[in-house]
Amino acid sequence: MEIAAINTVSVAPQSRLLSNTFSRKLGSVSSLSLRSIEREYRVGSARLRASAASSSSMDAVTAEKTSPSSFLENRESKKVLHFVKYHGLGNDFILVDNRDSSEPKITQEQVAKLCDRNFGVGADGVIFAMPGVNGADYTMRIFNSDGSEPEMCGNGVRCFARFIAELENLQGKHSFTMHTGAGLIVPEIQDDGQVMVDMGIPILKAQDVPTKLPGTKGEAVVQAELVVDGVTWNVTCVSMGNPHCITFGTKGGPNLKVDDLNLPEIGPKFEHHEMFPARTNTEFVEVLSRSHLKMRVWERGAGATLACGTGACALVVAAVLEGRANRKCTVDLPGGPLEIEWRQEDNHIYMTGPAEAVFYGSALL
Ligand SMILES: N[C@@H](CCC[C@H](N)C(=O)O)C(=O)O
Repeated sequence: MEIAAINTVSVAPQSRLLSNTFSRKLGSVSSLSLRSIEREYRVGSARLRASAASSSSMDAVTAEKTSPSSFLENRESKKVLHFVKYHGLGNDFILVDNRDSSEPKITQEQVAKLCDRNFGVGADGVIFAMPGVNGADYTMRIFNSDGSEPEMCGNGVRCFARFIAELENLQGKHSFTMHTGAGLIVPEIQDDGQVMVDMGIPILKAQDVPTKLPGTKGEAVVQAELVVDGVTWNVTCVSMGNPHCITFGTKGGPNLKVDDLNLPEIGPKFEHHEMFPARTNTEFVEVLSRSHLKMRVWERGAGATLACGTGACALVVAAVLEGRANRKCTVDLPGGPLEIEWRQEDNHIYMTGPAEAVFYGSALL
């Protein structure tokens, strides 16, 4: 009987002790912590059984039902989220098969808890694979590790494509259409497993990025001055559906050496700067050559990550607009390189890189 209460995470247990334990704990502890509550409860009940075992057959039944295998039975309960963890160059996501519903299976609060690297699974975000809308094959919704919902995610799209290929058992080269907050996106899985993504046309108009910085090249914000904590940086603002602020260094200062940056200190000051009404992702870029750039990123809603696909696309646009690089570049991110091309013919940006599944799991909610 007791184990039924554990399996369903019910707060209607059979014994007064269990009832008190659960209601006390549930009052103050998040639902994601139930795993530890359960463990704690078992320890508690085991102690109780140990002292009463010789005098009651009821206790013997209890002991049998709290055997280790009972924990695994939880995986079949309704309060479990099955997922696959993917990463694109270390930018990691929990992917959820949500093809049967247009409502995400978990709340934004649960997303933030799942993404916690100590108290949850740990990830930069959660991605839901949903039914397509507006004629698209699928819809991707993504949530950052802080629970906020961005419009787009480049590494996430590549992970999404590989996830769909697994779910639908697609082999070899395949392409499909995805509806995202940034419009229609078209990933194509290559024969070697890499994913090339048509990321669409970059948005440069200041108010659409959005930024309150005034346009410096028509309506585009290119090499504009932004004062952050008393220091003037030169920035270019680009939206890939989500906002990016790209900098190659401070006004009159030397070219950036990105390894020297104190990212956790400077990153949040850009993210929450008053010039960015929707907050911003920020890319700090070092030019290695006209076709080779190196970056570190501070992501809106996720902090320092090992890679940012939309950021890599945005910074190539910025580098071209500032006359620093060619349209086709390798971008080195902390987690590895991406190939980016901003094609003149169609004005679209193409990103090519890897995505890998690393484990399957079930999270207790
Ligand atoms: N890492 C992603 C971008 C994820 C969204 C971003 N944090 C935002 O809030 O815009 C990428 O690979 O593009």
